[in-house]
Amino acid sequence: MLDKPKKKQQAAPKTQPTPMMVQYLTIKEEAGDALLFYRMGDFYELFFDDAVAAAGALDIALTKRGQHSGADIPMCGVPFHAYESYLAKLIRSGFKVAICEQMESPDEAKKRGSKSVVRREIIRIVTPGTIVEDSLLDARSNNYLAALAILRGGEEAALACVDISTGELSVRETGMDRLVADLASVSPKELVLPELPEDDPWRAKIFDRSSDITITPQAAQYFDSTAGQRRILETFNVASLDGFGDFSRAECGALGALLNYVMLTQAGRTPSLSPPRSASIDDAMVIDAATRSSLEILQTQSGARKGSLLWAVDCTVTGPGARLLASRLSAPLVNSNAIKERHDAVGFFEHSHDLCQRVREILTETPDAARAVSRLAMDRGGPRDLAAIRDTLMKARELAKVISHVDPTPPSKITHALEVMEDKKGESFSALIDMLRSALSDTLPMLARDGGFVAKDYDPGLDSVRMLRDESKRVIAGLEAKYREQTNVKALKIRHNNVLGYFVETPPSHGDKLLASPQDETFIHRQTLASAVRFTTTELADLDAKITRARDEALAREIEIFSNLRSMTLAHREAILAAAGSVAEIDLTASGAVLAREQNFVRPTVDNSHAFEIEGGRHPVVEKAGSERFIANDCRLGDADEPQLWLVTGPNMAGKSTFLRQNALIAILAQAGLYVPAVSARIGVVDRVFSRVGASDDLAGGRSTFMVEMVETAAILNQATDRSLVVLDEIGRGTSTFDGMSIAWAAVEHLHDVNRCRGLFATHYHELTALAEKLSRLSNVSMKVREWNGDVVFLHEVGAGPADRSYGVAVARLAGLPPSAVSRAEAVLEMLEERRKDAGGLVDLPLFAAAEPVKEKAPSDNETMIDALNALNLDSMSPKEALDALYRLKSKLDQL
Ligand SMILES: Nc1ncnc2c1ncn2[C@@H]1O[C@H](COP(=O)(O)OP(=O)(O)OP(=O)(O)O)[C@@H](O)[C@H]1O
Repeated sequence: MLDKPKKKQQAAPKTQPTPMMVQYLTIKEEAGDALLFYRMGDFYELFFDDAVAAAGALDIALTKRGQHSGADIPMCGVPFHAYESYLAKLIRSGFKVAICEQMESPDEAKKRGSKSVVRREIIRIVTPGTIVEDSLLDARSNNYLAALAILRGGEEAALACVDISTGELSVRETGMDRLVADLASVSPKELVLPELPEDDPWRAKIFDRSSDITITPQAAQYFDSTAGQRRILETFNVASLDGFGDFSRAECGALGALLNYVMLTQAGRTPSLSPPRSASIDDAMVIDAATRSSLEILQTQSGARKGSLLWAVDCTVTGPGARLLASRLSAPLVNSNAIKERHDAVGFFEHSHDLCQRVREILTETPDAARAVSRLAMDRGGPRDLAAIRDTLMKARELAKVISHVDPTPPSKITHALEVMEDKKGESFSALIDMLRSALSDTLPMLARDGGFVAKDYDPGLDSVRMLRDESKRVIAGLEAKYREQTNVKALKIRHNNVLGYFVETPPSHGDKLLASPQDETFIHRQTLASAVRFTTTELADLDAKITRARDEALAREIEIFSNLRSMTLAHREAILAAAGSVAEIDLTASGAVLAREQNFVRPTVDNSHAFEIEGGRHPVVEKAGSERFIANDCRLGDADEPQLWLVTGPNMAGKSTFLRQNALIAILAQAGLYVPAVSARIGVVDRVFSRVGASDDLAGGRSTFMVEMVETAAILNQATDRSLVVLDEIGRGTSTFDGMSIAWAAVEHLHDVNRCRGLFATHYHELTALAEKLSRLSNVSMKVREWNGDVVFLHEVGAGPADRSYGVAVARLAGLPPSAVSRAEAVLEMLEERRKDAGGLVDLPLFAAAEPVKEKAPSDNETMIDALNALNLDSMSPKEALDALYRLKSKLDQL
């Protein structure tokens, strides 16, 4: 998706091109790197390289049409009425598509001269970040477009994001060190950014981790902050930005660029946007990209929703509710009062089960008004969008009524939602609902141009034209009987098609009769087919013309009515969006109560302590996906007398990773304002969560397993604070035993002494367990196993103290290694252990020397290593430089 090969510019024509081709080439120039869907009658046609690319991506036939510069012009096309599925496929493949429409009919063009080409214009450029059609969007996920402004050589930067399908707009300051985390927290589909030179360090940051984001570079002036400010004022039609908050220059630049790009792709039509909200980094728990991926918060590492945290805890019943849940999990809060308010709201539904049920029944029937508003605002909506708004408002009122009738009084968050849904500020939803109820019929077409959506009795003018049309249809039905009698042909029928309009049809055997005198005075031959002969009559042609006229008139009137309904509805845009937002809030909150009831989630306490006390914690995904009973485990870290780090040992498959991650997930759920899978939980606000699992290869990124792991470990050691929660799983396993162990050792010491964070550290290096003697706030725990008949049984229980041994060979047997290999491994293990005993245990390891206080040099050696690690400025290093630095570190270690 990145670095998609640039489309070749079309060669300048050598021979005189046709007027249509001149028009095509001019418009194609405007479309830039987007594929041009060039409307010709019932098709969107693609030419030249666009045709070749689209035919390949869509698997459709590539043909040719005429010649240009002496060569055939490749062409392919997609039918106009079914174009959305083709468009979806192209957008998913990372293409942008410019839609070019005919702006007049061929007849109108002819009036300007017989050779005139129909006037065409690009009405929209569809890109992955700017889609609004339901068929192209996932109802349960947001679709973000982002713009990154980098000012003053990188000293200031900001990231603005919008979901134009709902109008949500936000902006935050960012920096080179935070950009990857910020991008990961939003997961935009498309990123607009300044053109950056190849060696720009920002470029490396973005291109490193954004392989599924479509990158759209724009010239630097696009991000100018003064122009940006002007653009914001114009878009929101205000004289000053003060009412929206205090935006920095970089934030204005990013917002301006974002709005410019939206205007460009929507060909000037302003979507319905909410005023920009400042998404300050201080309000949210920082979760970097590697942690998001390792904890599989919104999707699994293979990109699936199933198997993610979101999947495990999503009990919402509406698309907007599901989107709100995803955004809450992406940005958990750090303000304990705000978190408490969310928990209070869930508690309200938890304690009113019947109410919760009733509310969810109503929600199931509530449509997605935010997306409907957005489509209408961009003039891409239809009658069903009006109905979606009407129904949402009606359901919102019903919800408010049902909820406000129960005891006890709801907590503040819900009371606020009720006020918005009940329209307490007097936005006169009643009038809007009544208007839409009386205006729209029961069954509605997708598009206004299909007509038939205005209800009877709404508009007298429309009713009378419709009566005329229906009357003519009735007369036609009467004609059929009359003609049958007149001709004595029982099989005669009056039919209709789009080409002939109304016509009389007889089987071929009776055709001659109607062609002969005297019937030929009435019947005028139109068409002979193998199966039928078709005629018209003057009477029928008159009626047909009347019906066509009435239909056109009715349609024109309906379109006018639609346009009025649309503008009257959009006049309440903000209030509708607020009501829709409150409905989503209610859905999410009630879904939290369902988790409590059906999956035994409990309300956590989040305060300003440094505690991390989880009793009976569970991994929500492993529990939901697993067929066996999940074994709950406690975790006590942090406050006064408790250790701050746990070193977790135990055999493979014993449940170490599961335990580590479940605690990180519990912190995220709690601070997102949800309940947690545990018996009880008390968490002192966590400012950042870090999770790393022994790294996997990033060959495409040009970095080895070990390199990735070290870069990520460095990020943690450099950034974790005493409020952070760090979960490290098998750090150091990607290199030789001694190297790996020393790095793991140094990392634990650093976390304990320097970062002073809460953390869980799983390792296979049993030697590390001796660290508990030296580090006062480190405790050993291990996964319990039992041996039975020589086999190992995993209890999945976390117990105090280190593991007695590793059971690796026993696990290998369980995994089905051939018996001969297992016994050989047992023999080798025995031999190695004997040797180690002979050598006097572990004292020969330089690292263990470090644990012994009598040897004075050892701690300073460790410090040297830590200092050397700290001194690495990973952000400014190329992978090669980093690898070299590691080699230097390694040889330093060997010399210690
Ligand atoms: N508490 C638990 N209750 C029930 N099953 C569990 C529990 N913890 C883990 N499991 C099961 O055990 C499997 C192995 O767990 P996990 O991957 O966490 O082990 P591990 O000790 O980290 O292994 P390795 O060291 O090989 O990475 C999981 O896939 C899960 O099915």
